[in-house]
Amino acid sequence: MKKLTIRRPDDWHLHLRDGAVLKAVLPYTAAHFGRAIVMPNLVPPVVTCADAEAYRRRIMAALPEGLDFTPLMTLYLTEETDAADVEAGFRDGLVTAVKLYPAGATTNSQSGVRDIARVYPVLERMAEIGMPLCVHGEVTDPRIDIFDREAVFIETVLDPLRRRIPGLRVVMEHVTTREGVDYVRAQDGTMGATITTHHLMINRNAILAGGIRPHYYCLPVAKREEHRLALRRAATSGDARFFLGTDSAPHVDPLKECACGCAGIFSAPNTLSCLAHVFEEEGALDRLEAFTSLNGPGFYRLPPNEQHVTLERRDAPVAFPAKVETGEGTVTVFDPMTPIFWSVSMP
Ligand SMILES: NC(=O)N[C@@H](CC(=O)O)C(=O)O
Ligand SMILES: [Zn+2]
Ligand SMILES: [Zn+2]
Repeated sequence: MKKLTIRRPDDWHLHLRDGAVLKAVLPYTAAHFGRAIVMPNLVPPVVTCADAEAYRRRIMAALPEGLDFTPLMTLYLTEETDAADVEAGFRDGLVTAVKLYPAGATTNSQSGVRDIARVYPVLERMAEIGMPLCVHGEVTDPRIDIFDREAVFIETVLDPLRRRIPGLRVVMEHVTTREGVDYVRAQDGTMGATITTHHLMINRNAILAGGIRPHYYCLPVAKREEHRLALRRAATSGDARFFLGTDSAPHVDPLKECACGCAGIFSAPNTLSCLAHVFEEEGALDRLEAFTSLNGPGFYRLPPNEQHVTLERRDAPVAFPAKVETGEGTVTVFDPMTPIFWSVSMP
């Protein structure tokens, strides 16, 4: 039996939703993770500091007694975002980052940015104060093939943005391609990238081969195997620019299992166990802690968590719930399609 104790991880990209779903999913993240960057794509989105403060309170109210968890709040960037509000929220510690969604790119992104030039003043202010920008890196042009949208975004939006505001600290969220990994590697320490657990485990066959499986559909959509392997090399490399963002994104089953299903994979309950499995497969268990618990705080200029978690390799596969009941319907948990032997506990 193998046993591994690491600093308690953080999740640098997480959807907690609101109301009954928030209450149902939050305990899974808070059981393992010390902090999480909480995505602002509610309906309506979390745009102002007042919105973020109200959402933070709802998260803390939903947190079960005895669990120690800090939500790191983000603001949803719109073309009307007020730079002074953003700066005030960052300076008093209420908000940690701003999130850029190209309008229409993903779940609840209708109020996102259409013309990036219109948000340059806010981004310039963020560069001045050292506030990170989290980016959903896909173009939305219907002429661009969905599997190419990340690579085209890098070329046509991200790289010009980096050149225009080189001091801006940018996180390319849920990177899914070799091009994305290579781009981040070619940048300096002002650039980071989150990688999800599921993109390390599945390629696009999971969604489409042998039947259409909506619970493997997320955005950016999983790509070819060569890209999954590039992500694995990046995550297990120890390179400080790559860190865990699970992008755990619950949608109730009727919204996934239908003619036009929502994008998002709910992985919070088994994500750490799955990651230990991936790092074991790669012979890189000694680098798991960097990916889950050290590189992210390094980028966000926060201390690593003081607590630790223990991962233990069991002789028999560990059981996870297949579905979580939320009161608004069930949410299906990510199925890694392979037995997972790693259990998680807090010493
Ligand atoms: N990743 C997803 O497929 N979905 C996310 C949005 C996002 O992170 O793009 C969601 O909010 O459901
Ligand atoms: Zn996204
Ligand atoms: Zn997301």
